[in-house]
Amino acid sequence: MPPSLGRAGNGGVAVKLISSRCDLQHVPDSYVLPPESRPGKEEFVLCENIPVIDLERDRAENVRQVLKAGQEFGFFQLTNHGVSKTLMTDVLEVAEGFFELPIEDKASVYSEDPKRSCRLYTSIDYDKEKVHFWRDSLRHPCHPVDEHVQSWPEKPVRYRELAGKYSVEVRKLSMLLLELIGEGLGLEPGFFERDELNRVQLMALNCYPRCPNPSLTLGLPRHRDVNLITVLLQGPVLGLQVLEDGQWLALQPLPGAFVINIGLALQIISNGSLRSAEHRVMTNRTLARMTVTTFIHPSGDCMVEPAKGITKNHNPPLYRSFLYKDFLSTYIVDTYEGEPPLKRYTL
Ligand SMILES: O=C(O)CCC(=O)C(=O)O
Ligand SMILES: [Fe+2]
Repeated sequence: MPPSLGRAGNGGVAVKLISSRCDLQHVPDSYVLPPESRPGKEEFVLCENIPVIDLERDRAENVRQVLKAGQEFGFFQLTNHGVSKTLMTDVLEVAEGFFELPIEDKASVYSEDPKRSCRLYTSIDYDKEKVHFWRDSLRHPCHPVDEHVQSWPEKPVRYRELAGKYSVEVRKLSMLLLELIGEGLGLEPGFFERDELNRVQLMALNCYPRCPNPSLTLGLPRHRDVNLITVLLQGPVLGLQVLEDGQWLALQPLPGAFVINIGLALQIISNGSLRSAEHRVMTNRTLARMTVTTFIHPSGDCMVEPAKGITKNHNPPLYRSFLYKDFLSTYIVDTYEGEPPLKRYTL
């Protein structure tokens, strides 16, 4: 534990981490959203339309289905994706184990400094935000594993081993999906293999504890992901909702499936052909929810722009070029202010 975190430090972390406050009978005022952004209703309307794609078909069919789902919904579920089911179960279990660790262990990883590469934090920006969100998250880079594994938590004992195996498998899957998308968009082979375009891979364990009144609060507010592509492993508990024609629709947890989500960077590269959809996370009154997300990002110095292969044929670019690190900064500011994050980049 860092010397600065004595007993008082642990106490502070224990008060902030929502996973350490399981005894709450009411939603604290600091988590109650203003009426216009509250979910209001507690029930989930299941989304029947979002496709479930079985990747064990021929390649042409996979290309067609993945592209169509990315264009129409920006979200889809994936089965027979090649990642071992045992590994998926083990990772969710070890994630649960992490949040069940004694507060001293969690406090040693806790940090409010967004520049720290591996950190446990709570909500989004706890000290600056007006209202908090009902989520704790452990986030760290994971590619290449050897470069980052030493910064990951040492507890639970199997954490490093399982997170390492899992990130390698999910990276393979993410790269396959990008390859299928590139093919569907008519980009040159290997377009997404450019190192700077896919260099950063982040993994996050999200814990959304039981909540005494899910109508007042959210696990995560409405947002679009900033990166290229997100692979989400959700346990059996409902919570993720996608905004479709003004209605919040829940993504049904399917055993062994991943939820795949197109990020803004990929919407831009595809010149708006693929869509990054708004989503949010509701809490649950009776069950805690655990998810593991893996995000593929370009490196900060990568120039992001609509792919030339797409814009050349009577399809003028809808967005200007920018450095990915600049986009990351404005995305955070705009999302915080409730401004559309693509506005400044739209031509
Ligand atoms: O945990 C979830 O269900 C979704 C998380 C998410 O949307 C995110 O981390 O961007
Ligand atoms: Fe998201």
